[in-house]
Amino acid sequence: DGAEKQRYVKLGAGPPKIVASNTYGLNIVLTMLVSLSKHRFWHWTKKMLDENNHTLEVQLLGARMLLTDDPENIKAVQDTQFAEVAKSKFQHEIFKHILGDAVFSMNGDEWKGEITFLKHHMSRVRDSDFDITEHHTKNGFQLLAHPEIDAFDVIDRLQLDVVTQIFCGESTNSLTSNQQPFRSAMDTLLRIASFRQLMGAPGVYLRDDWLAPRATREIDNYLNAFADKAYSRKAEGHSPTLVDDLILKGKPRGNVKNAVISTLLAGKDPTTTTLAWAYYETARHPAVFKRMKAEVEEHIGVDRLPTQKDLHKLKFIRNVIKETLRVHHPLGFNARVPVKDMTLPRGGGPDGKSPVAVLEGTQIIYGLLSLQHREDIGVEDVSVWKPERWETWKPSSQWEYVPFNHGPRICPGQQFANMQMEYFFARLCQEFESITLRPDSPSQEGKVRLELNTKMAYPVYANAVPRVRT
Ligand code: HEM
Repeated sequence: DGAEKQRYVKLGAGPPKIVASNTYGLNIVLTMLVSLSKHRFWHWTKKMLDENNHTLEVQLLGARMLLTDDPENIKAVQDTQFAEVAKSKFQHEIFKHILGDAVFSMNGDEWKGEITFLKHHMSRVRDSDFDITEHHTKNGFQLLAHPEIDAFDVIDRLQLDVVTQIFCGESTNSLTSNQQPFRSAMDTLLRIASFRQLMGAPGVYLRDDWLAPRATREIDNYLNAFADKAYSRKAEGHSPTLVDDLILKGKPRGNVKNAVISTLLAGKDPTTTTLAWAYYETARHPAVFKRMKAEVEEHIGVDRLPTQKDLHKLKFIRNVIKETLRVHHPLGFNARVPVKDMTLPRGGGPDGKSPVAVLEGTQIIYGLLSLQHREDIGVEDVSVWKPERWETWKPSSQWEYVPFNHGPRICPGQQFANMQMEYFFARLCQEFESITLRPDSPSQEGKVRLELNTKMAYPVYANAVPRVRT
C-alpha cells in the first residue's frame, strides 16, 4: 500500500523477494510443519535460500519473516548494525516457561548487567573444572561401552551432570541416577518453543501450559526443588558457583531459577549436540579416530589425565571439533527483530546484491547451517565432514563460519565449551581402543531434529571397545 511504499522510499531500498504464498501463508505453514516432522526443516530453508539469492521474505498468517544466509547480513545483525536489532518480545513470551527472564531474551542495559555477571562465571576454565569433568566422564564412559545405549543420551547426561555441578553447585548425577522426567519435560518444551518461534507472532498465542501441562509443571517443580536446596546449602564465600553467588548477593528466588535454566540450556545443549555429532562422525571414520589417538599418545600418553596445557597441543582434535561445528552447527538458526524500519546490506534488487528494506515487525531469521553449507562461498565438498581440511583451509571471512557468534553478543561459554569437548575426546582416546558405528545404528543422513538445537533425529549406537590396561 501507499504508506508502505513511503517507508521504502524513506529507507532508500526496496522490499526483499517475497516467496509466493496463498491464503495467508497457510501453504507455507503446512510445508514447514511437514518438513519439521520429517526432520528436514533446514534443508527446506536451504532450498528456498539457494533459489532466491539467499535473502527472502515469507509471510506466515500475516506475519513477515525475513530468511537470510548471506554473510553480509549476518555480520550486520551481529556486529555492524547490532544496535538496530533486538531479541523480540515474542521470543521472550515464547520461551517464558523454559527460560523465565533469562539472558537470551534480554536487551539493552538489562542484558548488559546480566551478561557481565554470567561472563564472570562462564568465560573461564578453572582447574577444579577438570576434576569435576573427569568424575562424570568416568561414569559416562562406563555407559558408552554398552553398544545398546544411545550415545547421544549418555553425552547429554554427562554434560548435564558437569554443568550443574560447576555452575549450580550440585550435580544432577543423571548418569548414576534416574533424571528422566525432567529431561524429557525439557525436550518437550523445547520442541514446542522452537516451533512457536518459527511461527512468528502467531506462535505467541500458543501456550506451553496448554500444549504440555505436565511438562510445564515438572520443570517448575524441578526448579523449585533446585532453588530450595541451593538456599539451604551453606553457600561458600570463596569462589562460589554461579548460583551460590546469586544467593550470596541476596538475589530473589526467581533469579536463581533463571540462572539454573540458562545454565542447563546454554551451557549444556549446544555442547551436547556438537559432541554427539562429533562422536557419531568419529564412529564412522575409523582413520580419524586413529589419528586422534596417535596425537593423544604423542602429547599426553595414556597414564595421566590431560591438563589445560595439554589440550592446547591437540591440534587435530581441535580440527575435529571445528569441522563438526561447521557441518553440524548446533544452533542452526538464530533470530532478531529490527527495533525500527532498517536496511540490511543484501537481498534487494533483481540479483539480491543491493541493500534490502526490513520493516519493523519483521522477524529476521538467519540460517547458520545453510550459511556453512553454501556451495558458492564455502569449501570444496562443503557438506562432507573432513577434519583434516582445516590443515590447509580456513574460511575466507569470519562471517562465513559463525559457531559462537561474533560481535557484542558472542557466546560467553566458548572457552569452557571447547575445554569440555577437547577433554572428552582426549579421554576417549586414552580409554578406548576403537569406536565404530553399529550397522544397525539408524542413518542420520539428511536429517536434523530441530529443538532449538540441531539434535540428531535418531539414536546413535556404536561399539566402543575399551582399552585393556595391563
Ligand atoms: C559448542 C558449544 C556452544 C556453542 C556452539 C554456543 C554458541 C552460542 C551462540 C551462537 C550464542 C548466541 C545466541 C544468540 O545470539 O542468541 C550463544 C549464547 C550464549 N551461550 Fe553459548 N555456545 C556453546 C556453549 C556454551 C556454554 C558451555 C555456555 C556456558 C557455560 C554458554 C553460555 C551462553 C550464554 C549465557 C549465552 C547468551 C549470551 C547472550 O544472550 O548474550 N554457551 N552461545
